[in-house]
Amino acid sequence: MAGAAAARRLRLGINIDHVATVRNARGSAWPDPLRAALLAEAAGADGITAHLREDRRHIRDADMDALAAGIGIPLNFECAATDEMQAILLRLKPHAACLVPERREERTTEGGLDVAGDEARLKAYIAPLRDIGTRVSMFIGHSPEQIQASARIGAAVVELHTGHYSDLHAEGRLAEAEVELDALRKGATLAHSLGLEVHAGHGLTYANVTEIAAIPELVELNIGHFLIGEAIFLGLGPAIEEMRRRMDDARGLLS
Ligand SMILES: CC(=O)[C@@H](O)[C@H](O)COP(=O)(O)O
Ligand SMILES: NCC(=O)COP(=O)(O)O
Repeated sequence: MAGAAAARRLRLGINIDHVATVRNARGSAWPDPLRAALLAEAAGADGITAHLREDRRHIRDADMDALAAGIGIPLNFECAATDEMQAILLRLKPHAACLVPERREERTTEGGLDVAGDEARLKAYIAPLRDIGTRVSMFIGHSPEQIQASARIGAAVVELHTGHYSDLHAEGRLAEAEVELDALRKGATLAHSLGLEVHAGHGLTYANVTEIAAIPELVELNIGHFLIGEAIFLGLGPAIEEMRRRMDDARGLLS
């Protein structure tokens, strides 16, 4: 792929949390999240994302150890900003850490991290991660307040939460989805202007990814739940390859 086109190509991070959900349903050793990560790597994924939740409902500590040691592409370690997780991050030294909000009773991530409301603590929290060379990302909503606070504390990346957009799109509330999409576009522009690398994720599917992928300031999408579901029918490799095709098409990269 020529230089300009390669520069426009979005990176695709594959979140493998829900391979572990299936494994844990029976308490077996399979399906193995590391095997899924290696298949994703072979299918052209640019990175692997995994979320070590406080309650370990899916990804477990041993999974993170295995991923950190076993994959040949960057690991994006998602977690809450707790002392427990910071110690694990400092031990594993992943390529990237993405700080997300967690509520034990939530079914999935419901909103973005309130960086603006916890600025001093988060600035101190990420300093040792930056010192070890881990790229720190804040999983936030598209509000200018959260974007500006993320830049102030020294985060390298913001990952814009596309969950509300995805929900509106799935419910057929397309006019509202367009309003949310426009706010995401404006957030991406602001974040980029502040020197932040801009990612997006949560709830992305074949049906809703095109408009997100077309946002020019985005450099990475992280996609998991939908693709793990599609893998049941297509296989993980083909499911990823189809998402990559749609992302490249959105960027005008299909010849
Ligand atoms: C932050 C985010 O949107 C996801 O990466 C997160 O992992 C979702 O949590 P579950 O995977 O537990 O649904
Ligand atoms: N940060 C978003 C992510 O990793 C994947 O979210 P989802 O596609 O599982 O909703």
